[in-house]
Amino acid sequence: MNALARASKQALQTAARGFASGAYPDRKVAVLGAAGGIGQPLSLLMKLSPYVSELALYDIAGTPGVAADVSHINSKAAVKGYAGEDQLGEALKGADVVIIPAGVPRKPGMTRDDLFKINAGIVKALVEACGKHCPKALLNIISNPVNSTVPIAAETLKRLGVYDEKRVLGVTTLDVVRAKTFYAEKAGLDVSKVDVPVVGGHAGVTILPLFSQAVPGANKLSDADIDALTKRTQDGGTEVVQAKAGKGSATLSMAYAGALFADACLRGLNGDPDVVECTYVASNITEVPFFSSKVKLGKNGVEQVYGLGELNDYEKAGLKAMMPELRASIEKGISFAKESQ
Ligand SMILES: NC(=O)C1=CN([C@@H]2O[C@H](COP(=O)(O)OP(=O)(O)OC[C@H]3O[C@@H](n4cnc5c(N)ncnc54)[C@H](O)[C@@H]3O)[C@@H](O)[C@H]2O)C=CC1
Ligand SMILES: O=C([O-])CC(=O)C(=O)O
Repeated sequence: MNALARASKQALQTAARGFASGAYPDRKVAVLGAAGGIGQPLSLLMKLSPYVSELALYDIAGTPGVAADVSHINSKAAVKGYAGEDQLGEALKGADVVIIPAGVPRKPGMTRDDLFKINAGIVKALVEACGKHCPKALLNIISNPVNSTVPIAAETLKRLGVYDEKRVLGVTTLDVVRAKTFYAEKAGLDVSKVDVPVVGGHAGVTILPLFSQAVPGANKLSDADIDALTKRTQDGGTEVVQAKAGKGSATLSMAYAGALFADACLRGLNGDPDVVECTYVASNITEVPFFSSKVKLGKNGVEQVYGLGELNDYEKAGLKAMMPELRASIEKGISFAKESQ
């Protein structure tokens, strides 16, 4: 099959999600930041998900329009828009999964950490509302810097007395999506059959793709190839920020990755026994308290955090190198949440 035929087959399969039978339990998904660059295409993709029966689209403004638009699609989910803080509680009530892409994106020259000042407070306030209105929901946190916003979410829920570490998940799926794409391209493999675990966090050197564990393996890639693939995966976000030249960061690929991850959470909730994704969660597999690795998702969220498996020397060095930055980002998030009570 040539690339075009393969792409159209995949597009048809994706579209078919919208017309799958309603054989799944009723599930409500809320998107917070639904009128944004990620929020809009993510809302579209969640409207196509066969696992969603109710879709709540929340933002500070603009959601009635997005909701009216998306709601005309002839798929299962009933869509409702919610705008402004007064409507946040209603948007969250009964939610099984809450996806949070609210906050500002990077401009060229900025790091993800430069977004902390604005996004930390946004995430804290939204997670507080989740703790009050849907304490059992699985939170999918997309807002950057993920390395800090997930600890902020955890600490905020702890303060409310409703923290369950199985239910707070940082979305790092885009790193996996990128690693698969770049690896398949370089190794000449069918991208639909490729898997690459990506561990660590979601910023620069804290993103560590484990190409030694890629499936299928590609023995013909040189150390220099692997180094280049690693760096491209780590800098994938910056590549898009620069190409967009001041008009934001990845939105379409992120919406795709966010929908994949939310669907995985929903499949886990529905009792699908084989749902494994890389995600940034509370973890004790390394020296830091939050870390992304392969995780089994089940009826209560995170069922098992898998270890790193065997790393080669290059990956061991990458793991060691990320620790100071990852630890600092985690501590910064926790301190913020504690100090801003
Ligand atoms: N985890 C990941 O892999 C990725 C994360 N991101 C992050 O996602 C975030 C969103 O990016 P974009 O959608 O491109 O930004 P955007 O600016 O296009 O959209 C953000 C939306 O959030 C809304 N918002 C702001 N404050 C809010 C609040 N208090 N409550 C509800 N909504 C609020 C805005 O009104 C806007 O509609 C950024 O922080 C970005 O860095 C982006 C790409 C990948
Ligand atoms: O790079 C950014 O700012 C957005 C992001 O997290 C990504 O694309 O991976």
